[in-house]
Amino acid sequence: SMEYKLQPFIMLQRHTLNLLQEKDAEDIFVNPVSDEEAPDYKDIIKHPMCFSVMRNKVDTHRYKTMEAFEADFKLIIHNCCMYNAKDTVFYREALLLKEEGMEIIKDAKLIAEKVG
Ligand SMILES: CC(=O)c1c[nH]c2ccccc12
Repeated sequence: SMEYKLQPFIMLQRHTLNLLQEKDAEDIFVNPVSDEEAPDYKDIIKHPMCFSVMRNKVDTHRYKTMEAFEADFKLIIHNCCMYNAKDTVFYREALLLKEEGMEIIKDAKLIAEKVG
């Protein structure tokens, strides 16, 4: 049935997410930015995103395409570059994660064409 067909796609998304999270050496993109850490964060970032939210969305079959998965990854990067100044460690880590992450996602999209 469609449900069993979805498993390879879900597995591919989980594997891809694990590869992306490995590139976040400092684990700064794993969990939501807390009010304690950044009281003004919610005033500036209207659509927060992080790897733990992405993982929940994968597990609940919210991503129908790899493009939708990619859009949330790009949102993580965009939010970080909007909130943090260019001369910060967080901003620089976001740029590095984007470089490495887009390569990982490019490969995942090729595989998705096969299992999809
Ligand atoms: C990813 C990101 O922007 C952050 C990750 N941890 C933070 C703590 C304070 C302010 C921002 C952040």
